[in-house]
Amino acid sequence: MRDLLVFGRTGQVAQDLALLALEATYLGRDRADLTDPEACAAAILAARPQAVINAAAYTAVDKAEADADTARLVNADAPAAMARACAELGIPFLHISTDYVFDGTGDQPRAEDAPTGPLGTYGATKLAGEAAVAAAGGHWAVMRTSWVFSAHGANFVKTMLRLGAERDRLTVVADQIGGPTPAADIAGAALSMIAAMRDDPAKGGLYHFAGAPDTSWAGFAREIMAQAGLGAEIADIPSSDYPTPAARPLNSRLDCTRIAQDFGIARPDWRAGLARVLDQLRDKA
Ligand SMILES: NC(=O)C1=CN([C@@H]2O[C@H](COP(=O)(O)OP(=O)(O)OC[C@H]3O[C@@H](n4cnc5c(N)ncnc54)[C@H](OP(=O)(O)O)[C@@H]3O)[C@@H](O)[C@H]2O)C=CC1
Ligand SMILES: Cc1cn([C@H]2C[C@H](O)[C@@H](COP(=O)(O)OP(=O)(O)O[C@H]3O[C@@H](C)C(=O)[C@@H](O)[C@H]3O)O2)c(=O)[nH]c1=O
Ligand SMILES: [Mg+2]
Repeated sequence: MRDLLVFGRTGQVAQDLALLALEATYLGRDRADLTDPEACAAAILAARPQAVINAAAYTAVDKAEADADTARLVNADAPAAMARACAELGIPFLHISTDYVFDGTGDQPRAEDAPTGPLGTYGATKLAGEAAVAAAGGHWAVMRTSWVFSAHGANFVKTMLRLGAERDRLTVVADQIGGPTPAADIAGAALSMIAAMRDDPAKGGLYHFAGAPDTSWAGFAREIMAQAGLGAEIADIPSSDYPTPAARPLNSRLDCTRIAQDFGIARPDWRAGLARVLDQLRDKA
């Protein structure tokens, strides 16, 4: 799509968007710093695009605990300002959020209207961003996704490949359950949603989108080792054996029924996405 403006250039989702939407404009930190929300709004008003996707965020979950002011500016205030600018121009705005808005209790998939309860600063600031985007009065969509991985940037797959090559045995949490999601599928889904929103002003709202089948981080790690041909043993541990500054939700299962019904977008099989990412990494090497 021409005249699409994307915040984020170096991130996982932004880089996969750039492979699919070649003519879009991608604003990196040098051209739009999200710690300056009004500068982000000004960038939209100056560019006068036909749609905006925000693929930038403060994603360092543990670091956010000691840096809440920056996380709030980037994850809440900047998307709020973007959504207001889009409302002013009357164009659709798509924002991305996270499973970490939930408290992780129970063992059932959560739908979009399930009660939230973030356990840390990252989740709390992302939740505030969702609310602000919805309150801006424009044509918006928020896609909540989870456990994003790709060939670029930092993610669990690349960490496991590095550690799996160095060690014979890795301990990985087995009591956090969710859907690993290839960034390429998020990029494709976001572009489909934006296209549908441009055709139909009634389309939009809050949507869940995650890869299937649900698994644990340990299960994800085992599949990474198997597909990469690494021999490292993955030993299951409880979250209590992996202490971190920010707590993670145990139940990150997202019910993705609504996005299938409204946009015809199905949950992608993350194991196929993983195979493609490993191919991409081999091509890069
Ligand atoms: N990663 C994950 O596992 C998940 C991510 N999400 C959400 O998906 C979206 C995309 O995430 P993902 O692609 O993984 O993100 P990444 O962590 O890969 O990249 C984050 C991007 O945000 C940019 N950014 C951070 N701070 C600023 C700032 N102050 N000004 C400008 N740009 C900034 C980074 O730029 P720079 O390179 O300059 O730092 C980078 O391009 C986010 O909304 C995230 O919350 C949801 C669920 C899971
Ligand atoms: C490296 C490593 C991690 N772990 C655990 C820690 C954590 O619970 C889990 C995943 O580690 P990560 O650091 O990738 O997790 P984290 O950065 O919390 O990932 C999250 O990022 C944000 C941005 C999101 O929005 C979430 O959907 C989610 O993807 O694996 C182990 O158990 N053993 C290990 O050796
Ligand atoms: Mg991380």
